[in-house]
Amino acid sequence: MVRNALSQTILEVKGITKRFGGVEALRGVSFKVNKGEVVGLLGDNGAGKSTLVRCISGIHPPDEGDILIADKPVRFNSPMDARNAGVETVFQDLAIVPEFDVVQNLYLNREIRSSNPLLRWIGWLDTKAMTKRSQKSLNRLNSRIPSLSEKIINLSGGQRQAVAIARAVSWGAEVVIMDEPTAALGVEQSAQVNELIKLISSQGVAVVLISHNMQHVMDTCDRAVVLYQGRCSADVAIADVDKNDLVSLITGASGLQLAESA
Ligand SMILES: Nc1ncnc2c1ncn2[C@@H]1O[C@H](COP(=O)(O)OP(=O)(O)OP(=O)(O)O)[C@@H](O)[C@H]1O
Repeated sequence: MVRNALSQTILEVKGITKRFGGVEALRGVSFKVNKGEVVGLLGDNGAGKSTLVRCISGIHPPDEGDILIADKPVRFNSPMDARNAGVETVFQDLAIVPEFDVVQNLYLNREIRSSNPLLRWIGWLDTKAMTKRSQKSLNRLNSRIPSLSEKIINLSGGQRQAVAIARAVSWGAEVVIMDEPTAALGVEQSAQVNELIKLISSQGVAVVLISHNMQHVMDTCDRAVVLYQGRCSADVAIADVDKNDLVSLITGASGLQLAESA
């Protein structure tokens, strides 16, 4: 289990409320994530997890509340704003192009143009620089991807996740949000993704992990924040709970003393 969390808050969500017409999807949700910490974001279907992630990643503007990055309030009007502030989200579809190779996917929409002014003018890309930096990013993650020129379509689910995670951290993300990263993976590939999560957290990157798999949460997270009907109902250290406690917190059946949102 990751135990390297530094006590410096990198992400704070303060009183976030989000309504869709008459549906109040989030009702004053607050929690903090420290640098290098892995926080599980748990909750039953419809509890508000995806809505919260969309607010933090610049897709939905919250109706009320604040998001702070390293103690500074931020307002994201687009996913690019969130990215520029160091928040990357790896959605379930991974947003990778199967027909493109690893380097093309790592630099998708952020290609490096040639330094030669003429070539730059005609849109020529600096593939050498992109390949070199891609290798560096993947080395940082002890990647098992066979070749940078491999098309994504030929990679396993775990390797695709690794490319998506590498892309997130290679752009200097300080917070990586992952939506069910192991949902479609087998045991071995899930274990590899877990290793990757531990590795990036050991490098100081904070991870917010949506998962319905309690074993995954127990194995990977330092803390769990539980949403129940749009509210933050618990904020617990994983060391203080077991899988059954988490299930009880998620279903609202818990007799545990619920922690105040940090
Ligand atoms: N775009 C939308 N328009 C209307 N209602 C929405 C919208 N998005 C989410 N909701 C509602 O907000 C509530 C929270 O949904 P959300 O998808 O955030 O939950 P979740 O915890 O991610 O669920 P799941 O685990 O099933 O993905 C639900 O009642 C849902 O129907």
